[in-house]
Amino acid sequence: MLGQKHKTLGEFIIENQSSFQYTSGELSRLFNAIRLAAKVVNHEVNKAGLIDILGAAGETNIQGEDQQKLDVLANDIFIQTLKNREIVCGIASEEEDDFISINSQDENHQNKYVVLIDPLDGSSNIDVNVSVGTIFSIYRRVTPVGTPVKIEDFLQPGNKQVAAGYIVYGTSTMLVYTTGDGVNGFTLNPAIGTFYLSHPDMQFPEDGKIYSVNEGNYIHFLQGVKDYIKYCQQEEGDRPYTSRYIGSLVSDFHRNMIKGGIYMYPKSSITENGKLRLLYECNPMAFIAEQANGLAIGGRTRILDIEPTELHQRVPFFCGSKNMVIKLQEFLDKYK
Ligand SMILES: O=P(O)(O)OC[C@H]1O[C@](O)(COP(=O)(O)O)[C@@H](O)[C@@H]1O
Ligand SMILES: [Mg+2]
Ligand SMILES: [Mg+2]
Repeated sequence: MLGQKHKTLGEFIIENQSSFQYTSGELSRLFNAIRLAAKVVNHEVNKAGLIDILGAAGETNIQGEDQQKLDVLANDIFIQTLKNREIVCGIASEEEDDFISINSQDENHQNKYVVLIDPLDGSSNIDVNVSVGTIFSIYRRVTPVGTPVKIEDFLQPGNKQVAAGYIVYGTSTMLVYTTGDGVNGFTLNPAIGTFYLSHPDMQFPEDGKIYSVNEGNYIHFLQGVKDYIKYCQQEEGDRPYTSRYIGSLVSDFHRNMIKGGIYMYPKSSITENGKLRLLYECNPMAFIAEQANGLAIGGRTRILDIEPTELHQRVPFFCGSKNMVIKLQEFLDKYK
């Protein structure tokens, strides 16, 4: 038996395949494709500044956001890697207006999984050499295999996710994922291109001392959020807490999970539903958070119980250490 530290992601996937409810190997092959795409994106991200991939691509996505060259490149790499291996029946991406159906008109095409993806998260950080990430979410389709996928295959609540994960392209590159049986983190050894299990059974500390929010928007927040931020800043007990905000959800979440903290992207007087997208940002992170003993709410509702209505739907998002989220909820409830 290999020591935990020496176990590769490939070995871990095979070892744990039998614990998936579905043992056809399809999910394992899907993870292998994501692992491969992550390494290719990592290679490109590491070259940013040397080749012409920094800056805006000159297009906007369906949400009116300027696409960065690396947004487009990462999107192409993930979609092509998944398409070429014919291991999913559909993909939805932040960078695509609509979902993509893959070979689903072929009745021999029996794949049952759909993937929703934020190919490059925190892309405003690319040009300044700050950590960015990728987020993915995997569901079993609800329509029959061998038929074209439909929108309902993608508009499933987060509690139906089969797996979710993220890659953080940071000082080292890590892939963190869950299949509903805890959360494990793998660090890439760039010299040999192999992910090793470095963070087994990741857990949010129950209490934390970090709050992460874009405080530049403070004036626009609802009173409950403003009061909670003031609470974080008060000198009492273990407070004031530390404020840390990278502006890249993956990196902010990753730090908070390791150190203990809360991430907030509330709705405000200028953003009716906040900024983050339910299907490929909030749901996967909420699944990971709950599997790591944390919590994720969208105000009064558990993120994972929200019934989605649109592919690019936005929701308010509060996520992190259990006791911090419970405390925040008390403040929000005062203004019900
Ligand atoms: O600059 P703001 O408004 O604080 O937004 C930061 C948030 O926006 C996002 O960058 C959105 O992600 P994308 O880069 O994938 O569009 C989150 O990662 C991040 O937490
Ligand atoms: Mg994002
Ligand atoms: Mg993105």
